[in-house]
Amino acid sequence: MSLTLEATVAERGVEVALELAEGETVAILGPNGAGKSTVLGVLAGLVRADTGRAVLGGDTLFASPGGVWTPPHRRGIALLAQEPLLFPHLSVRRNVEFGPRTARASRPEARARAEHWLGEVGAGEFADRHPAELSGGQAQRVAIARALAAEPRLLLLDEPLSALDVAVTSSVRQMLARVLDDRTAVIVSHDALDAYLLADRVVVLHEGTIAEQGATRSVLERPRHPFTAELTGVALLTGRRTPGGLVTDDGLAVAARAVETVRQDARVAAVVRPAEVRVESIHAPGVALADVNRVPATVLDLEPRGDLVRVRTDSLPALVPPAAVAELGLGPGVGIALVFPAAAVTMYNA
Ligand SMILES: Nc1ncnc2c1ncn2[C@@H]1O[C@H](COP(=O)(O)OP(=O)(O)OP(=O)(O)O)[C@@H](O)[C@H]1O
Repeated sequence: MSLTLEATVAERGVEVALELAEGETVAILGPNGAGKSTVLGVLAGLVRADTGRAVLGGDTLFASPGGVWTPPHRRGIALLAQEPLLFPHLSVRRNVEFGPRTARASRPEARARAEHWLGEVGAGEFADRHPAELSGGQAQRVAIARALAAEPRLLLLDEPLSALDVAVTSSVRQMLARVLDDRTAVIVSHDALDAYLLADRVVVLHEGTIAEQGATRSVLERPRHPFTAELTGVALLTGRRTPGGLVTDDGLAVAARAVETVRQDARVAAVVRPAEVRVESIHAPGVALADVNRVPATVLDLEPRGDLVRVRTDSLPALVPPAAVAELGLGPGVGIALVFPAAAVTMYNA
């Protein structure tokens, strides 16, 4: 079922245009308040757009202002929220039968569909329990079965993994990858891993508008917007192409490696992985090599990241072992040199 959407919601500063091909899953990524939930709300019919229209498989969901308005329950869209929101007084099986029953399926048919989807999401064994007897991960699996049993033409998922314990997110994500395969779906997330594993395409929203979009790997591996870079943990540089690399907008010359044809002087973006940036004492003798960058910087703060420490600076961030922090006496205000080879700077057209 293909989808097109164009919508503005003035009160929330949102203006977007989206297209989904049949069977495609798109991830909407963006910082808090970017408008991600608003876009889902507009599609589901919970938020009214001031202008625009949406068409799902040839049926107009809305045309604003003043045109067609299909009420939410007639759209063939299921919206799955962060919290499972199961009916507490019904058994798991009855929860999942609910959609087919309201669509006038017979009791045996509704039961068969519930069994099928509970099996698909790995929740068959708790069919007779009540929601209060489920863990968070189990309840979310049941909520997904309930959404799918209604046979939606479009599935919307609003951060479906964010309320779960870290220990269960990866198995629920794996299950989602299976049920989203070949399904037209939009998933809102804060997590690059969700996009990599669940989405064919990503749309990055920033302050209500689309900052960038495209095939998942191409957007995440060659980001052009700082938020996208932050999401994948890389540092983003933007500037102009020079013979040996680029000169950034604030005048820093960086040796870099182009991963596609980039014209001299063209606008470029480049990413550096913090793990490839070494921190040295500012007093260490500098290496004068054309293919090694040595950039003076001042430490802003230190943040533990697993067994490493992220050193945020007024230039690029670096990811270093705790021993290096101690050895170099790193702390806010300390002057250092960031050393990274040209080969660690991936440059492409902005
Ligand atoms: N019910 C509402 N009424 C008015 N404004 C709202 C309402 N809900 C959200 N907003 C505003 O609309 C904008 C977009 O919010 P939205 O919830 O869509 O963002 P989001 O990207 O989903 O954020 P988050 O990741 O925090 O959930 C924000 O400026 C927000 O303050």
